[in-house]
Amino acid sequence: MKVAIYGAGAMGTVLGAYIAKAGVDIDLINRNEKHVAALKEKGAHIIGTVDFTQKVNALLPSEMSEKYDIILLMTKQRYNGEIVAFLKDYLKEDGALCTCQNGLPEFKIAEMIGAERTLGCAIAWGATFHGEGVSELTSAPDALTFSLGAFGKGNHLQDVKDLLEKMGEVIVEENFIGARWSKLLINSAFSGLSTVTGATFGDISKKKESRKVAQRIMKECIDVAKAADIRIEPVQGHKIDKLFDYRGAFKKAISFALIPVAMKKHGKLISSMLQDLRHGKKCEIDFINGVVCEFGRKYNVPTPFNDKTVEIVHAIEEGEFPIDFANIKLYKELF
Ligand SMILES: NC(=O)C1=CN([C@@H]2O[C@H](COP(=O)(O)OP(=O)(O)OC[C@H]3O[C@@H](n4cnc5c(N)ncnc54)[C@H](OP(=O)(O)O)[C@@H]3O)[C@@H](O)[C@H]2O)C=CC1
Ligand SMILES: CC(C)(CO)C(=O)C(=O)O
Repeated sequence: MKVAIYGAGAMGTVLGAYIAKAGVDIDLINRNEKHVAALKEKGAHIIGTVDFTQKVNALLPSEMSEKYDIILLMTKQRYNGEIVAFLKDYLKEDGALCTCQNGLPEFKIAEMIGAERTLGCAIAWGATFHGEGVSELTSAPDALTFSLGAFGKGNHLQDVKDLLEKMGEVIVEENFIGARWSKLLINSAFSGLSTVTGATFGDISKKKESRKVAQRIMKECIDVAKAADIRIEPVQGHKIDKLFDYRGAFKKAISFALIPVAMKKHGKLISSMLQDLRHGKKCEIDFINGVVCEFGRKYNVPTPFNDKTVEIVHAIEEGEFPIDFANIKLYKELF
């Protein structure tokens, strides 16, 4: 079976190293010439909560020559149109492209390559790219979980599960879109606000001004999912849609108190979108909070806090605001 990771950057270098370490023949593809050269020469060096170096097959896109049975897609979502169009020629008729990106990328991908060839995976761990063969795993080695699902009949679903299990626990989700929404809710609230403020998930959940905003973003996600008839799946056993939903003042106060408790294990995380902004790149905000706003418009559910997050992040991208905790004041008018 011919297998590749396309876009082996922060996440893909780590995953690829684990899969190769387990003895699987996998190609790590990236357009970054220096990174590919270092991977070829020295292997993938994984640092952070682990430390190992693994020999890998690394390729530039121009060096791809065969069709793959499985491609794990690990580029950012902003250029999926052109990337998936390019990959179509390198995916077998009965192959599978598994998008490991955040947000809800499967809908567009399935339109391009067919539902049966589309798989998706929400990844619960994190990584930071250091370049030239090095990537940092930022999650604990006992927290490396994957939520995998099929968009259609699921070509190679079991094979992809076997591959991901070389690194961590894989749950195959019957209600995959519900699992996607769980991750979307966390990303919208904490990754969105980490990008707006430059703060860690821990600081966002501890400081009252940002916690209030995170609570409202999560509530909007829950309301939109409900209106769209999507059942949000539990995260690591916690029913987040029940914990963070509220109508009256009492449940609202409980939901508020629970936020720092829920974030305890993830306190040191910053979002991958923040890393993009710090590298002077545009980020995936339209595919994270922006997707919640899109669904909100479709199902007539107002999403002012998600709208504001998208607006602020675009303003930061345009250089109108610095990345600063003081940006949290920009939500004041919404309360
Ligand atoms: N980082 C994290 O902690 C997490 C990220 N995710 C999700 O995983 C996905 C990947 O994120 P991450 O690993 O951080 O992203 P990175 O940007 O670190 O990695 C993607 C890599 O793909 C390369 N690339 C981009 N376009 C192409 C192309 N056309 N052909 C070949 N290579 C290309 C990029 O190079 P270049 O730099 O030149 O663009 C980059 O090195 C995202 O959707 C993200 O939301 C999910 C969970 C956690
Ligand atoms: C929250 C995190 C780091 C967790 O996987 C993530 O998904 C991201 O920031 O893109």
